[in-house]
Amino acid sequence: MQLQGLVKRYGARTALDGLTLGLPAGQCVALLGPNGAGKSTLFQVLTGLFVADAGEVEVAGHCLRRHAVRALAHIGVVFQQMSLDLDLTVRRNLQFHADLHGLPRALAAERMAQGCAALGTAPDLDRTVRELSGGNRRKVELVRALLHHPAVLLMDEPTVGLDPRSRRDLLAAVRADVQTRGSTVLWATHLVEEAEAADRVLVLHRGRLLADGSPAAVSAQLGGPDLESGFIAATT
Ligand SMILES: Nc1ncnc2c1ncn2[C@@H]1O[C@H](COP(=O)(O)OP(=O)(O)OP(=O)(O)O)[C@@H](O)[C@H]1O
Repeated sequence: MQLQGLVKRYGARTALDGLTLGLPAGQCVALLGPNGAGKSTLFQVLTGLFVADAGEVEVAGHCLRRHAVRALAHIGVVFQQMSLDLDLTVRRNLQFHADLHGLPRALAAERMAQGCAALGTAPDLDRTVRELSGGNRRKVELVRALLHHPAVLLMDEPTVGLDPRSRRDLLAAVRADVQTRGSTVLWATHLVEEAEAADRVLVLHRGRLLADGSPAAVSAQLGGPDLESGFIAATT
């Protein structure tokens, strides 16, 4: 995925201020930014919910502005707010997504079973989402986001409200997908400890990139002595 000069304004407020970056395959990238940095706005632009005022996004060779349907077919998303239907079963929720992406039924069933098994939620397949814990709902959202094998997985603060075990499971499943399929993951967070586990960290502040590199390199770019102190100093 390539971003070139992305700008998004809300009236006089500039939420994204000329963002340019490349996200190659096989990387788990943390997008670290304080409240109001522009993380959600970036996700809204990358998922086609908002159109950027300037700049371009390319996904798997497709321009998001000119060929939105083709570009979006290669993106999987876990939004900040839960977006499953509470009164449908997990299977029906997943099937709906598989149908939207035109997956053959047998292939969809296989991926649902594999995805839920990998995350320990296979027993939930025929339960309604309402019956599931917050952690398991999040896991189902991840299974759904990966069902069509997207090249790029976008996750907007996916671990908010989760206990340590669910956080760990989610992170492990994402890492496994990066390793086995070579997907690209962009994981928005304001938790430094999550960013430290990523291959690469992008620090976003007031719509601009303050630092970009491995956790250790970013810590050094921000003046350290560790990522957390550097991040707080640079964004306060
Ligand atoms: N719909 C909107 N209308 C006007 N201003 C907005 C709107 N959405 C976001 N903003 C502003 O744009 C800037 C970036 O907000 P955004 O929600 O993208 O940041 P964020 O990094 O996701 O923050 P958080 O971590 O709190 O979710 C902020 O100054 C915010 O107040």
